[in-house]
Amino acid sequence: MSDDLKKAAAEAALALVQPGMRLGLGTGSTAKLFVDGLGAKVAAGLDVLCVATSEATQAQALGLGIPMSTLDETPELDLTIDGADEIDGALRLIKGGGAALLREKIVAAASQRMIVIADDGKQVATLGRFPLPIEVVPFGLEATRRATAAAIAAAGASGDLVLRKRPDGSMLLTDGGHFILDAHLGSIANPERLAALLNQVPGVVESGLFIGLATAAFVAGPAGVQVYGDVAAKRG
Ligand SMILES: O=C[C@H](O)[C@H](O)[C@H](O)COP(=O)(O)O
Repeated sequence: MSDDLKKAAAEAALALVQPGMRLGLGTGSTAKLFVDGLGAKVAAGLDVLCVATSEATQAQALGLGIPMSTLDETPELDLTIDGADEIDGALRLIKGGGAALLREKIVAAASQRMIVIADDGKQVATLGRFPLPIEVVPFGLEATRRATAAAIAAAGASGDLVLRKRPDGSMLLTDGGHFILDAHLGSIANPERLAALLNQVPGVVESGLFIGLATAAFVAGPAGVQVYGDVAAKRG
């Protein structure tokens, strides 16, 4: 998808940034454009304090001179800006295509507002065409994979679970040292039920289903940037 659309969404989000804000910085190619823009604003004198959702974003932000903190030092954030792999009409998301889902979810949950930036290719009527990332601990992988498959079946879905590897064939490890199982489900009829069942599987750390976390979205298409949800709304 064109970088121009991603950039348009990122710029719409940049306009929300106010001096003194504590920001969560997302991961992925769209979030990277937001961080680039934020770096330019910081260089021009903007005062913000940020927490990154991945080692990659942390390195990018530090390279741009953006003041960085941690959730230990700064456990409450005003606003997180992050991309998504899929977004539906209820602002439910699939995330984790870049393997950052766990930190992304922790940072989003610590933020009063989470605003998604995306091109319109990410919009779906039903989540699930994008394989759902499920982060699991390496110990007991095969047992966890079977229990995960059972949870998926109990939620009324089905599909292959594929252990994610790097392009060179080696095992992919997340920033937290975990594996990722990508669930090729095609469609997820009941994301809330699936998320709840996956969270009950010992060995599953998190799933890439983000439900009730995004408060708004900027979605860029050929006709411009559409706003979904309320950009001023804070999570209760
Ligand atoms: O783990 C990665 C994140 O969830 C990304 O935000 C997501 O994969 C979208 O990335 P991109 O903006 O590159 O499509």
